[in-house]
Amino acid sequence: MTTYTAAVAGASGYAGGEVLRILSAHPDVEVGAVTAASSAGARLGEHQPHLVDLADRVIEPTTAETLSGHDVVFLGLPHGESGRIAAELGDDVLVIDCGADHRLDDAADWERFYGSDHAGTWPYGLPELMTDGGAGRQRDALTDVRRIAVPGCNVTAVTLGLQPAVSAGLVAPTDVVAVLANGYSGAGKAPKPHLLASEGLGAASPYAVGGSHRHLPEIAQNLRKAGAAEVTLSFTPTLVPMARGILATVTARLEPGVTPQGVRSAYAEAYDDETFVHLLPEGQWPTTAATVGANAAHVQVTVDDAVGRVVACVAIDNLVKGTAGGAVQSMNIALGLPESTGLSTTGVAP
Ligand SMILES: NC(=O)C1=CN([C@@H]2O[C@H](COP(=O)(O)OP(=O)(O)OC[C@H]3O[C@@H](n4cnc5c(N)ncnc54)[C@H](OP(=O)(O)O)[C@@H]3O)[C@@H](O)[C@H]2O)C=CC1
Ligand SMILES: CC(=O)N[C@@H](CCC(=O)OP(=O)(O)O)C(=O)O
Repeated sequence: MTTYTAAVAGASGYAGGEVLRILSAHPDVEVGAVTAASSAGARLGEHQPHLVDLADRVIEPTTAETLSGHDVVFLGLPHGESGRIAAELGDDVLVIDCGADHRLDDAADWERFYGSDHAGTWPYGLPELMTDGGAGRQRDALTDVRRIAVPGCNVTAVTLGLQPAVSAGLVAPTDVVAVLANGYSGAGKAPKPHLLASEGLGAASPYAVGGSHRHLPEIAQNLRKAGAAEVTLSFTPTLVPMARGILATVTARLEPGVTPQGVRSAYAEAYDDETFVHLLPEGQWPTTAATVGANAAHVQVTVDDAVGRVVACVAIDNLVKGTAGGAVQSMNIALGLPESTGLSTTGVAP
């Protein structure tokens, strides 16, 4: 059996920490260098006290030298930084970027929403993404690759919630509304005034309202791959006082003649064979709590006849299926390992 070595950049942060938590239990991977920026020189345990087995590792600076010599490099860095460091890493190493730098196909979308030069597009790390209008799955594009761009966490939730309906032509992709409840870890560890506990505890606060969120083009890109000719989407995330989790409620106008049974069948067909996407039994609605710590998306869908809309709800843990779990799942595919190696669908409750 081959053991692969993996370096993790951004090891003091939320995404890097979660990659390390999952890799700690991965049977085929050994953790190598752990790197970051301002925390370089510190024990990992000072920043990630829950990673007991790795607590005495010393955090190194993030350079091409510290990251070299590994089979896999995970990047959990701020936008812009992963493009910079990845350009210095060899083509032989598998680089998995948890940031946004390499997700978008269209450089103009990147420049408009991120305001800098585009670093280039990598194979997209959402294995369950429906491609070719639903005929394919993105996992087929991840075999043997050496670069993977992991999706945004909001994007994962909204895409999984709507792609079966889009692919089957059941809804109008030009009339989509998504409203999300988001846990605070999605915003990273770096301190921001609106993320102070005194501001956030006991409050639900929308952000990036009115078409400004940088995940909009990424969602539209995914829904086009699932079969939409054009996508018009209203997207509103809301910070709620929980550490982890996203609950996405996605609605879209039904095409004429579509029945609730037709909708249910499309979702069952899309997800019945997926290990990490669970279409819940009819009448059971997703809750973020059930997905905490799990590489799992819980999905439910119904039809609101009074308004002629499909309503889908998706719960994920933003740090697992929304980042690190998806990253390791994609790594498994690229390395030729069984896709579910080292990943659990079991959450933590209550
Ligand atoms: N949090 C989430 O739910 C999700 C995050 N992501 C993406 O993952 C990436 C990391 O996010 P997250 O973990 O939340 O952020 P954090 O703020 O929690 O962590 C950022 C990490 O990057 C390091 N870092 C900062 N600047 C530099 C630099 N110039 N060079 C090298 N390392 C640097 C920090 O090191 P130090 O502490 O030493 O300064 C820290 O380890 C982002 O691109 C984010 O968008 C994607 C999906 C979901
Ligand atoms: C609560 C919160 O702020 N969440 C973040 C999610 C970040 C994410 O998915 O990461 P990327 O920046 O890598 O796309 C947001 O909505 O922007």
